[in-house]
Amino acid sequence: MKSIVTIQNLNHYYQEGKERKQVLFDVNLKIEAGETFFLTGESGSGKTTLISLIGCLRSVQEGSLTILDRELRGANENQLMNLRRNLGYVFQHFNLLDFMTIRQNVQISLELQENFNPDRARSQSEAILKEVGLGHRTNAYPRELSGGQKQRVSLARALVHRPKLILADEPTASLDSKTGREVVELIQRLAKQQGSAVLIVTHNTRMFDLADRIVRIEDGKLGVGYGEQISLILPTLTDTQLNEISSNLELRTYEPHATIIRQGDRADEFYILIEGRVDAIKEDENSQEVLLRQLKQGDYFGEIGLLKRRKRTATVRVVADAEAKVLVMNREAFLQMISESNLTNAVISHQSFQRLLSERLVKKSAG
Ligand SMILES: Nc1ncnc2c1ncn2[C@@H]1O[C@H](COP(=O)(O)OP(=O)(O)OP(=O)(O)O)[C@@H](O)[C@H]1O
Repeated sequence: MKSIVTIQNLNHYYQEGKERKQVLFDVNLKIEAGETFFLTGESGSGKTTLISLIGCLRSVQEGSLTILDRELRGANENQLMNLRRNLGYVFQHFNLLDFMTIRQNVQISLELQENFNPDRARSQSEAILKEVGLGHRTNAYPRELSGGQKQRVSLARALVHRPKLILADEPTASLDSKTGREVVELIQRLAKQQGSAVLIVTHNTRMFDLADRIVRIEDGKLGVGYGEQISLILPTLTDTQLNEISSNLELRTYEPHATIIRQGDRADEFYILIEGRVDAIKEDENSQEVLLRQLKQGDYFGEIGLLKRRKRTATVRVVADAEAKVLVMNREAFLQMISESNLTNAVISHQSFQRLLSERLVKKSAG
């Protein structure tokens, strides 16, 4: 898949009086075309700094940041401005101009583009307003709209020029939870239609199921702490358990085709798939491989060997077309987790039972 954003070893500093304070530390990140990517983290962790660097609104000081294969480090203002034309911005407070109609607000984005044509711009603006459900209000002014409608206008403005990357900084913070969810679903739907990537900064854990990928930033460092991801996958854990577990996890990346666990090996780890897809495969008596199931982001595996027996009952292998990222928990941490949470134990045991049952059915139908 094509990378829209590639960040390598990015550091960022602010000057505070005589001191230089580092706020981003060795950030490495890729955002692919068509992907909805959530960036989350505590206040002051560096989210706005990072999104404004990606948005070409700040100069890159150290490391590499490329957008659409163009390096931002060392880029001059003219080059940054050209790159900004490929981006769409959605803000928490909508940032609409009150003295313009909503159609004019949307059309501004097109006026900044090269090859601007007023008639075409007008019809494109009307078309995108229709897409966001405001086709009947094109001549209204922002003050006549609700918060959710204003955010739809700002969405239309961000998307009308078909940007390759949409950056949304807390787009739902001024909205109630239902409207916020509708707005994120809409961003996602329109972005997928256009093949654009979306980067959303949000604290709102209730939206996390909409993300293709969630990355947390803590004190300027990416990808540390996996509490939110695990809470979605194993919602029966308490916050204290989540904190303890997430500090005991290891993140591993496996290449396409790599074998993560092998049938017959000793079971000593539990895995949570946070990116990519893997196949669970059973080898029959004639050494023929039978696909049991494909697992995707949010699924976990490796529990059968830990719960029931010491040996792996199946092989788990990464699919051929993309790498997979997994959070790995060792046997002791896994056993402690299920001994401390009866509900989690029940949920995982139930899944393990269902899987064993379906393996028997597969075996039976193969035989
Ligand atoms: N212009 C600036 N000058 C000095 N320090 C700054 C500046 N902007 C941000 N900081 C500091 O950099 C750190 C990261 O700030 P940033 O705004 O990126 O965090 P954030 O995660 O977006 O926070 P929030 O969720 O509150 O918006 C914070 O410690 C902040 O105080």
